[in-house]
Order: sequence, then C-alpha cells, then structure tokens
Amino acid sequence: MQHEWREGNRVILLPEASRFLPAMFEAVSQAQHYVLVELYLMESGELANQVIDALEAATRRGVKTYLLLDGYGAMGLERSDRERLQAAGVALQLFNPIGFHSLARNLSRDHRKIVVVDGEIAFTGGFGAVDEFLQAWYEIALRIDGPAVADWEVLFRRLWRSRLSRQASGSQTPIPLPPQRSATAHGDGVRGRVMSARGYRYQAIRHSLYARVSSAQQRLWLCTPYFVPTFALRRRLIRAARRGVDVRLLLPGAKHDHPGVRYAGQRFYQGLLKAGVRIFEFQPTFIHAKFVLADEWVSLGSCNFDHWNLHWNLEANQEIEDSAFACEVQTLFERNFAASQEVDAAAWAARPWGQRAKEWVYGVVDGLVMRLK
Ligand SMILES: O=P(O)(O)OC[C@H](O)CO
Repeated sequence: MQHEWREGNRVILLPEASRFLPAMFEAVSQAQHYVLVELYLMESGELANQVIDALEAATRRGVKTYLLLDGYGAMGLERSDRERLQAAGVALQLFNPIGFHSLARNLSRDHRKIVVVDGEIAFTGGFGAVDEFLQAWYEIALRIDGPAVADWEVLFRRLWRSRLSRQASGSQTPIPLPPQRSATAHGDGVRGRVMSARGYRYQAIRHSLYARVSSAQQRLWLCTPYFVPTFALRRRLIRAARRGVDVRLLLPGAKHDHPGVRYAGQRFYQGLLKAGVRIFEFQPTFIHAKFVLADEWVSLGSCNFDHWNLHWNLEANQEIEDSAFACEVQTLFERNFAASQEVDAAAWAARPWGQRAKEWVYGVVDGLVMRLK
C-alpha cells in the first residue's frame, strides 16, 4: 500500500556532502545483489565520475546496477559517460526525454532522488550527481534502513517500467529488474512513511505538508532553496504564525543558482514578516536542502515545496515522526539559523526600489510561468 506509516526504521541524518557521499558510496561498495539509483540531475564532471566508478565497480563484483535519470536533468551527461555506463553493464534508462510532445509533458520532470541498495538501505535528500554538490552547495540526505525502504523501491520500480521511461538506446521496453528483496524491521527503529507526488494530478506531499502546517502547535520550520510558495501555503504559514506557532523559514541568501527565483519569492516576505513569520537567509553558501520540521514531524527529500515542484514534478519525501529525530533536525536547523542573517521586518519594509523592482519583474515572470499548461 502506498503512503503507509511503517514502524521500525533506523534513520541517519547526513548533513553536508562530506557525510552523505561517503555513506552512499560505502553502501554501494557493500552491495551484494542490486543497486537502484534515480536522480534528477547528473552532469559530466568529478562527482558523475565517482558515481560511474562506484556503479562500475559494483557491476564488476556481480551486483546488478540500475540508473534512472530524468531526461532533461541528465542532458549535461556527455555521451562518452553514457557509453561508459552501458559498457560497464549498468542498466541506464531516461525518464521522459524532451521531445515533440505537449508542453505539459515536457515540463513534467522526475525530480526525485533515490538510492536503494539490496532492498535494505535507501537514501534520499536533495542531492544530484553534479559537481556543485561536492562543496559549493549545502545539502543534506537521509539514510533509511528498515521497512520504508520497500516503498522507496516500489517508487523506483514503477517509474522504471513507466511508459515515459526509455532505455538509453531509445527502446521503450524496460530492462528487467531483479526480484525485490525486503528489509528487516528494527525494534529500536522509528515510524516513517514515504510520500510521493506527481504534479497537479497527484498531490500527496502537498496535502501532507498543508495538514501539518495547519495543525502545528509549537513550531513549523521550513528550509527550501526555491521559496515560491503557493497561495495556500502562504495563507497557512501566516495563520500558523498568528496563532502563536514559531514559524521560521530557512532560505538562501545572495548565493543562489537562480537569483530570479529568490527575487520572485522575496515579494512574499513582507506579508509573512508582518504575520510574525521569521525569515533566515543562509550566508555561507547556496543552501539547496529541502526539509521541514513541524512539532515532531519531519519531511525530507526532493520536494522544494514551491508551486513549480508541486505543480509539475514527480517528487518523493521521507516523513519521520519521532521525538529524538525531531531533536536532531531541530539542532541542524538551529546551526543553520546561526549561520544565517535574519530578515528584519522594519529594514525590509524600507528596502530600496531597485530590490522592489526585481521582485516585481521576477514575480511577473513567475506568474506567467505558472500559467503554462
Ligand atoms: O531542482 P533541484 O532542487 O534538484 O535543484 C536543481 C537546480 O535547480 C539546478 O539548477
């Protein structure tokens, strides 16, 4: 069953590439049966080489390896790298390559980030195989070991067999997958559920987030790199702040890969600040992580919680409900708030016209983009 809460999962929070990349490569190097990797972004470079090397090494040991890449997000993966993967025996498929289809179909992207090893361990987060994740961007990931892994694997398997997935050669026949293995439940594990979404047609992540924002009693802390919230999310954040919930947003500062998106989101700052929402702009580097803490509930994964992700993309997040894990996420947020600059409501209200003009221009662009169908 989809979106079921599963007991008995061990979860490890892995902030920053220096922790999650070694953990992932270690898991792949220990694989004995199969490795499934699904990514939105993969571009030729140092990290892509490391991923290819790891999959190649696993394949040489007799492990079956499967790589599902988004057909748009992987456009920067050079042909030589694709050939290297295939020559090594890695099964490579692309989801929905750009083509002469409807605009809606071309806009629908697989934005999920999933690694599954032997049906026993899964990783998710905001990562991709592009060099920015090596050091330049701040990212986090989660390692999951327990019954929730089966749900991650089901997501991968369904998309692998989807009519929109293609072999790298163009063939529509999916490369066969090995039988699914199952993970052990741990007595000391936590409760978790895998949530997925498929654009406007299927919106479980959105509904789950909205319900948590509306019912939060003490805190609602949200981190996203692309803060262009829907009207419904803004309204809920504002209402939560007005009823006394500690609502805080952790957003990128001036270091941003798409500054226009930042300006488009900043047009909402004033209304949020007025309602008592606290906004922190992360200073050290571009923060690309996506995670939310609502009381003792955490959601972490691919979803940026912006209206583009919620409208078009395939997304998947891991939800965890556990007080000790919530404490860990709280500490992570606090560390990042301390490395941020809090936006002062009075100073923001007096911001220069140049800044307001950028918010307006990118706001118009955002409005137009959202009308695409
Ligand atoms: O879509 P994301 O959140 O994986 O981020 C990818 C970046 O936008 C690429 O510029």
